[in-house]
Amino acid sequence: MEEEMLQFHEMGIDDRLLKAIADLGWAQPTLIQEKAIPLALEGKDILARARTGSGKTAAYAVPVIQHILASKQSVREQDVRAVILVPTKELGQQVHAMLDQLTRYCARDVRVVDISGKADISAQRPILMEKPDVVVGTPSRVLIHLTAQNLALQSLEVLVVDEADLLFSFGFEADVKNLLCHLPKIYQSFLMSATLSTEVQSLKEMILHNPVILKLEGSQLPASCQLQQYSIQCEEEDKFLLVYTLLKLRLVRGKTLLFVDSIERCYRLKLFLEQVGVPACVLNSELPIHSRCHIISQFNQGFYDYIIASDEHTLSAPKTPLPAGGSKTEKGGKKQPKIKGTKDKEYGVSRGVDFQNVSNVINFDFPKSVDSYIHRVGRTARANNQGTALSFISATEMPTHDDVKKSLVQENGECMLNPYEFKMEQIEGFRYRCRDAMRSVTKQGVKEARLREIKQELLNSEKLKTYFEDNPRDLQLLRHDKDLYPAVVKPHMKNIPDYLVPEVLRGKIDPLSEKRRRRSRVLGLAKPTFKKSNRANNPLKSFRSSGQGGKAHKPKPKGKAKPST
Ligand SMILES: Nc1ncnc2c1ncn2[C@@H]1O[C@H](COP(=O)(O)OP(=O)(O)OP(=O)(O)O)[C@@H](O)[C@H]1O
Repeated sequence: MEEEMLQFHEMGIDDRLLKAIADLGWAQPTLIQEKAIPLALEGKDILARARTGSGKTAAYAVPVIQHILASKQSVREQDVRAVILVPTKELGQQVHAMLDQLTRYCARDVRVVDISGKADISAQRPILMEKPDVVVGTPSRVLIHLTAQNLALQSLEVLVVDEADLLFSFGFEADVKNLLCHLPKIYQSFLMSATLSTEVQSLKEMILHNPVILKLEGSQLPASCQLQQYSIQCEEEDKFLLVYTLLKLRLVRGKTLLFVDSIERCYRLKLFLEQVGVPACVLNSELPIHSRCHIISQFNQGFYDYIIASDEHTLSAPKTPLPAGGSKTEKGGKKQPKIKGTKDKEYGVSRGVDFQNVSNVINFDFPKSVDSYIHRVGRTARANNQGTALSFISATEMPTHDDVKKSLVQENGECMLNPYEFKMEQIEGFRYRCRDAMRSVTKQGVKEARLREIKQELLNSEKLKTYFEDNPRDLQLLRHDKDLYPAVVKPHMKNIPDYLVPEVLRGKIDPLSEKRRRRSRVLGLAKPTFKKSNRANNPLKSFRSSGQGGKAHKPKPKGKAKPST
């Protein structure tokens, strides 16, 4: 007989917390929450490995809040009682937002601050002097404040290390070690991670005492009934041709994250898509943190369909921090343009960030390690949502692809990553246009666009800090997906003549051009396209992999489904 699942109200959680959970619409705990919360409330140290998007944040946030509410009943003195270490600023902001939601009915009793890096150090000093109950921050920020004596942790009761596998690969090893010298002898700790790397093992030795190890679910990613994963071999030009076809013909529907492996590639792809009339935002470590957080927040609200994100930190890569100034050699050994002092080593979007309702992840460039693949793909199919991941692989990326494939073999011998059967010959008609668009995106053009965007976003960032705080209603008018190189865009490139469209798709392309779609969305005439897609109406998912039968599959016309090529 299957054991009955423990519900939130059976865990001895404060009513105010239960009410906040109900407001979030969480009917029941996720597996990691069901297992970890009771153990944490018993006072155990925990090392939890659970797949991406499985609700790890609340698995530690609920016990932390409960712990503080309980200790407030006996201890009067105000002090910092919990520290949550995160590897990136984006994650800091997200964890803070989640704690805010969970403490909405007890905000007076549990004060939370995020010092992960948006504000100046001096501006954070007075906030820390008030001794908030919970401090969220990157190890470097927390250490700076400890050393400057803006923060004292002698009363620390709980230490959480979120995304533990990333801390060392983000170059925080020394900071974490130094930080531990400032902690009292006894405190409870939680290590949360999507993977159990050697980094996590060493953190475990340093931080945990007699921990309970929760190693949930064999697979690090959701099962294939929730997340479909495909890969297709294609070289550089074909990558652009395929992405052109998928986005332009809207074979990929719903919100989509496109991962590339350098900032230069971010702008190259953005400018290419701009040429063909597909607006997209970019996210990378050069953009100011205010802009980055605003882009993520707008994306989550459905303002944009596409984000091109550069995944600059490679897990298991050398642990030296990136030099400020962006002069690090990137892909292909070429030096990137030096944009002084703008690159942020505490940037990370493929890890931990809760992009909401993402239907698809496209690895335009294949990640450099298995762990990176898992973190990237984990941005879709979060909680109980469906998602699709499609990876483009060039010959040089094949060895890593093979490693990923091996790691995704399930106990029954089936691999979760299947070939994407796409008949490239059917889209040959687009090649000429695609080449034309690629040619227009010159090296110089990319460099200029990159500089222009940074200048623009620095202005936006200033506005985000001041103007929009006073005028929050105007905030929605600030967009981050505007054309960066409009001078070279040839208007005819934005439309696709019907004769070029593969026969099976003719007459089925959405007649609304991107610009009109965007305009009508701004004017509130059209709804953003982030409705949950399913296999029936998502042509990307309708291609049957060879693992499931060998041949490309033509779906039965059903609802709004488009036939595959
Ligand atoms: N009990 C629940 N029921 C429904 N949704 C939930 C529940 N708990 C969390 N969620 C939602 O699931 C999503 C993923 O949660 P979270 O970001 O904590 O995952 P994670 O395991 O930390 O992922 P990652 O390893 O990628 O950081 C969030 O949008 C969150 O609001």
